[in-house]
Amino acid sequence: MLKALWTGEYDDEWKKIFSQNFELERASLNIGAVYPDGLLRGIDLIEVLKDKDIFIDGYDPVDEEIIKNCPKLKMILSVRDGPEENIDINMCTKYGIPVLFAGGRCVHSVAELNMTLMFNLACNFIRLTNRMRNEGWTSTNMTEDLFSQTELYRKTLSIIGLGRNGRELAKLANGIGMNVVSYDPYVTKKQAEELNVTMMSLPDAMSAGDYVTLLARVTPETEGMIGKKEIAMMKPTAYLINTGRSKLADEKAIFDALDNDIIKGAALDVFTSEPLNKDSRAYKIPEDKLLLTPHMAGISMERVPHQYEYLMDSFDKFKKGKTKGLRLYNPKVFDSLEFKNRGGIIFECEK
Ligand SMILES: NC(=O)C1=CN([C@@H]2O[C@H](COP(=O)(O)OP(=O)(O)OC[C@H]3O[C@@H](n4cnc5c(N)ncnc54)[C@H](O)[C@@H]3O)[C@@H](O)[C@H]2O)C=CC1
Ligand SMILES: O=C(O)C(=O)[C@H](O)COP(=O)(O)O
Repeated sequence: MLKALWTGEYDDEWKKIFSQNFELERASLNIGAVYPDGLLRGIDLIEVLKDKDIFIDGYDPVDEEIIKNCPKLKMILSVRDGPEENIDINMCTKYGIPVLFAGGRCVHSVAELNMTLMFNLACNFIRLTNRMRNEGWTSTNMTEDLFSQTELYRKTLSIIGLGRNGRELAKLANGIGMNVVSYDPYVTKKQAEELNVTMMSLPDAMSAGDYVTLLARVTPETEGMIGKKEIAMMKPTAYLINTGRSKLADEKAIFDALDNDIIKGAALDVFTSEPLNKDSRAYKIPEDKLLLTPHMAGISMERVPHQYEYLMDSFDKFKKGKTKGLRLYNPKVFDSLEFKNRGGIIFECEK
């Protein structure tokens, strides 16, 4: 039986399943990217990983030193959507170690938070509920507050970055009768048609949206793609949502636009500096203009079961040589000369 080290989030049900597949050792309890504590690093990690075939990794950093000192390691199963943040993928590829990952483990929570934010912005929910609690029923002035509510039905949602999260969101938004448009240079016309999404240029997508949401991944191409100029293209009645990454947009430009009524409002789940400092300018912007959530779009009770389901599904596919639906982060690993000595062993012995 293959020996596995498991540091990803603990789950009773999955412990049973892993134990049926591997000779399992549980080495640490870490509680995720948001609170990066309890990680195994360097020699501490080598000590427990050096005799293992498989590493079911949470957020523990894997670099060349680890790989060189763990010669039996044949495969990494990363619980993450973005394993590149803690694993040196190029090194894994060079040394012939396939990295399976749990891509899409939080698409539902990300898409659902986007819907929640839009619903809240549309009906000014936070302001109304706070006013009613603090000042009583009559303070929720009918003309001023209630008649400024809007419906999402027939409004336009513009998704910048139509990847896994963006596509899930497009389905939900279409489901309530929103008109969905998108800017993503890598999405084909056919893919967009199947999703009932109209593809546009970035300027057109910025100006078309009643809601513009940022869901691209950070790359040299996307970093800082939304600045003062792009925000100025938005309708003055529109809202900007960022549940992707803060680096996609110029945070100061968003705050300036809110202060100067260039746009109607915004909702932010990601920030330049996290945790968000109590003195941040974000807290000074009123609640009817800016909704704040603490980098929670990807977190739900269901995330852990999803991630292990995806990983074991990919592990089975990998062993059977199936590539459809395989969540393999580094497909170039098959070209590595080392592959036969590392990950290739699993593949070949099961063939
Ligand atoms: N706030 C949170 O808790 C969470 C945030 N995220 C973030 O959400 C974002 C989206 O995640 P996924 O959908 O899984 O990523 P993905 O990799 O599936 O999709 C990213 C999309 O961006 C597109 N893209 C690439 N270059 C672009 C460009 N120049 N302009 C527009 N689009 C471009 C790609 O073609 C792709 O379709 C990521 O930044 C991720 O880190 C993901 C999960 C939770
Ligand atoms: O929290 C985020 O932000 C995320 O992007 C999600 O947690 C997914 O990222 P990973 O931690 O799975 O890489």
